[in-house]
Amino acid sequence: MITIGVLGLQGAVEEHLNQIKAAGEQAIIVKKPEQLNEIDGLIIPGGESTTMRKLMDRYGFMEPIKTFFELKKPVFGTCAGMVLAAKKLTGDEEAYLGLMDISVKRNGFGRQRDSFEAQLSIKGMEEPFTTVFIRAPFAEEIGEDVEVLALYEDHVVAARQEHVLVSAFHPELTGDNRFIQLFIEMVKESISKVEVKMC
Ligand SMILES: NC(=O)CC[C@H](N)C(=O)O
Repeated sequence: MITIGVLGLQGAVEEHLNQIKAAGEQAIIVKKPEQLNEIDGLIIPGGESTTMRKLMDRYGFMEPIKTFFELKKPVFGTCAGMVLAAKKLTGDEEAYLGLMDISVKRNGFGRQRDSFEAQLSIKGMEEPFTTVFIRAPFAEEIGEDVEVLALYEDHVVAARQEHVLVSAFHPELTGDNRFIQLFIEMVKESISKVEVKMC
């Protein structure tokens, strides 16, 4: 069994924990940087990225998460998590963790469309996925190593770069577990790579 940690400073933490457990894996809430040593993959949930980055600074998460990433451990950022994972933010806001080569526009869909649902086709999934967007961002520019997994109205709303996954929507708010399964596969893949290296 693998252990996935959900950064538990703010936002939609519980829903992710439930989905991980429902998929048969172990889930813990990460409230201190030392707990990163206990997990195989990290989810940065949706919430409010400005609040979350302040709390991450306060509890000293920034460097430990970067180290976690450099060790090739998978990270999944949903919504605010996608904002925090980006290398660039549109406008003069400073990017935070810089884990994925994307430029993200916060609240990209504007006030008129604060929250909405859409049926999207996701690369690698056969049936459409019901996506829930809540004051969601999107990626405006993507680097060449970034694989686009989903578009909504021509905007990139899900992507993967090596061991980092992001979605502008909230896959934890639907009963559909295909996104968490994708992340679990990424985590298992990363563990088997480490095992191969150790033999
Ligand atoms: N649902 C969400 O995570 C919203 C993200 C929020 N608009 C932000 O920029 O942080």
